[in-house]
Amino acid sequence: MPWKLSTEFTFDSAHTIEGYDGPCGRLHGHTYRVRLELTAERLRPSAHIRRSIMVADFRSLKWAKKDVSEGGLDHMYLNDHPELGQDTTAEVIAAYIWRETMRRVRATLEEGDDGDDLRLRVLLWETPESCCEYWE
Ligand SMILES: Nc1nc2c(c(=O)[nH]1)N=C([C@H](O)[C@H](O)COP(=O)(O)OP(=O)(O)OP(=O)(O)O)CN2
Ligand SMILES: [Zn+2]
Repeated sequence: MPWKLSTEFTFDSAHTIEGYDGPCGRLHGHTYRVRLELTAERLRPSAHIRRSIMVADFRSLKWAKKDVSEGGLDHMYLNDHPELGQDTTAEVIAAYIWRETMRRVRATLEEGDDGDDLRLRVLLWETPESCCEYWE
């Protein structure tokens, strides 16, 4: 892979792991840290520049750090999220961030570009010591 983008950001959210027999079964919050790694074989335009000079626009990758009222995950009660439901583990959240990021990146591709060379890896820290990694 000739190019690899990496970007990191945080968001603050609350959750409950419904049915968990322990403290995580109670309402509590985390400062989640996200690292996105996106590789590509070729460069592309973005919503803000028509020349093919980017793997993807960093700005479009950081959607999850936005407030929940703007489509992100910041200051959200994660159990209210329709795609997460009551199983708000780091594993489930990381897979959701992968799906939604790929959906957003694919939505920016030009006609005839199927994005077959794009590979995304998501790392999600729930605490500074505990991280979940997801990729396909
Ligand atoms: N595989 C997973 N295990 C756990 C998850 C998870 O998402 N995936 N989540 C939790 C809880 O959300 C919990 O908040 C995190 O617990 P813990 O690692 O114990 O975090 P602390 O920093 O509070 O750890 P202490 O050592 O108790 O201070 C649990 N497991
Ligand atoms: Zn938790």
